[in-house]
Amino acid sequence: MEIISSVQMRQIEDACLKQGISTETLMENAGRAVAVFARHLLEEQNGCRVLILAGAGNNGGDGLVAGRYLRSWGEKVSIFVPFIDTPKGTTVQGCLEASGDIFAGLAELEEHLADADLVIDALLGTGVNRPLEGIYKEALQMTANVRNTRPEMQVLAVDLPSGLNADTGQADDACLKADFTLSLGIAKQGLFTHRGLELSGAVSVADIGIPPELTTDIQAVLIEKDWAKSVLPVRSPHANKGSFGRVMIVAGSDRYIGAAILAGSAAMRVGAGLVTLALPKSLTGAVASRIPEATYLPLPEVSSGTADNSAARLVLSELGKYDVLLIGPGLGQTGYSARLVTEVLSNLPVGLKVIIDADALNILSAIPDWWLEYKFDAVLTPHLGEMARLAKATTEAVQSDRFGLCQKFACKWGKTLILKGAGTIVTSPQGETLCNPAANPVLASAGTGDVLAGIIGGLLGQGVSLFEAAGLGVYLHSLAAEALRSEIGDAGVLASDLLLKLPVVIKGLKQD
Ligand SMILES: NC(=O)C1=CN([C@@H]2O[C@H](COP(=O)(O)OP(=O)(O)OC[C@H]3O[C@@H](n4cnc5c(N)ncnc54)[C@H](OP(=O)(O)O)[C@@H]3O)[C@@H](O)[C@H]2O)[C@@H](O)CC1
Ligand SMILES: [K+]
Repeated sequence: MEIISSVQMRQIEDACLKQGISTETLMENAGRAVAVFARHLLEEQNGCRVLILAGAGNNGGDGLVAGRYLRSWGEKVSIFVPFIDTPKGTTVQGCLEASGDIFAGLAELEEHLADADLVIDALLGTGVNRPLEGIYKEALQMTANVRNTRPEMQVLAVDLPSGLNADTGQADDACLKADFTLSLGIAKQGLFTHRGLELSGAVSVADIGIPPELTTDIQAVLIEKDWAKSVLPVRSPHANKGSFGRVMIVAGSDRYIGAAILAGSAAMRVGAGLVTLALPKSLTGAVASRIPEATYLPLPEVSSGTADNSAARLVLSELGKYDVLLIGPGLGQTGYSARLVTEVLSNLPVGLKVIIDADALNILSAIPDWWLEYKFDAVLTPHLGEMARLAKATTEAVQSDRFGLCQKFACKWGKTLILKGAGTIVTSPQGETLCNPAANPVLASAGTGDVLAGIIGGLLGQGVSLFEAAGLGVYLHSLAAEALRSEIGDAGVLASDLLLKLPVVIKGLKQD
């Protein structure tokens, strides 16, 4: 599914106008599609009472058109039109009257909510430009309250739940949670990240007659099963371990031993041929007892669990034999680990695929203009806090524009950037974007980032490109978490539980 911003949507609307397709035509198509969808929902629940909340902009226009169709098909339609006493309200009133019961007061709204089977939320769409207040806010809150007492009443949002920002997924407190969202023409990106994920319900897209040639420039898509299947590495039965890539993982320190175990195991569980863990010498025994299948590069230490300043040279002397380097999980942020990271990244063999994760990201963020020093493309895997440090922004600023900042900085830094969190976003240096439309509390726990980084390393080893490995890694990680959530529940799942699920979800994906 393609996804776009509101600016891109306006550009497409302008292009439609130039081709002689008017906004009225698009709105007619949109309203009809909403009506068809609504009728289907009514049939399913054997209902017939539709309540439409129609705002003063084009989103409201879509709702009014839907009302006209539904009425003509014999449904019982009532329409809340808060702007009816304005000049615009007067001009549209004539055609509205043919559409059924029309009112502007909250008292009547309450009466209609008491027996509505379906609410069509067409108060605000992409044009929302300020906090909700007054009658809009009260109407949405009243609807939400009634929904709590009458869960059988369904809510269908037109284009977006009213009060949701189409670009950022930020939501007004009064935003009405939908059971279904029918996005018009092309799905708006804000539905799939941040609060959009919890507020939009099941999202579908209505064809409103936009000519396909106007959508060819869209660079952002949702990560879906078919895409994931198409980029899964193919495993030949005649292969040997060398065919599935050699992955070097520089990870772990005295306080974060588990990071190396999780990243290394994840790389193997997605099918890497050979994994070598480069970690401080005194930790090797403990880690090897947990992953006997890996090989080890014990690093010289300055003290127990801290690699010394000659460790980078040792790593670099071996790296020529590898296809992939994952650097960062559990390294800590001492001067020694900073030297290890910077020295290795400054002297990489040509052609190596690189993932920079966790503490290695924090180490980079302390270096002014680090991306000018390390010009090669690499997968970067920041969570919110790491992204804020790298981008020199607050976490609120990052969270309030996840798509915008991920795209801006992937291009500026020339890196394949994964911005983790609810609705994880992946952007290539050229601006191609993937979004994983999932939020899972299982993944909000220690060590899950190490598993993701290891998965991506394992996929890169098997020949998947940086961008596709980043997107596929995010998807497999999220599928494994979803499987655990349904088996075990929201709380108490450990990052290490994800590991055994990885081959299972890969097998399932291949068989689907
Ligand atoms: N693009 C396309 O191709 C197509 C788009 N279509 C549809 O158009 C929708 C976008 O329409 P839109 O631009 O008229 O915006 P929309 O969200 O209806 O409302 C904006 C109005 O609300 C106001 N307003 C803003 N914030 C407010 C607030 N907090 N509280 C109260 N009022 C607030 C603001 O007016 P203001 O008061 O700022 O003058 C403005 O009048 C889109 O989502 C889709 O449904 C389809 O018809 C088919 C083709
Ligand atoms: K809406």
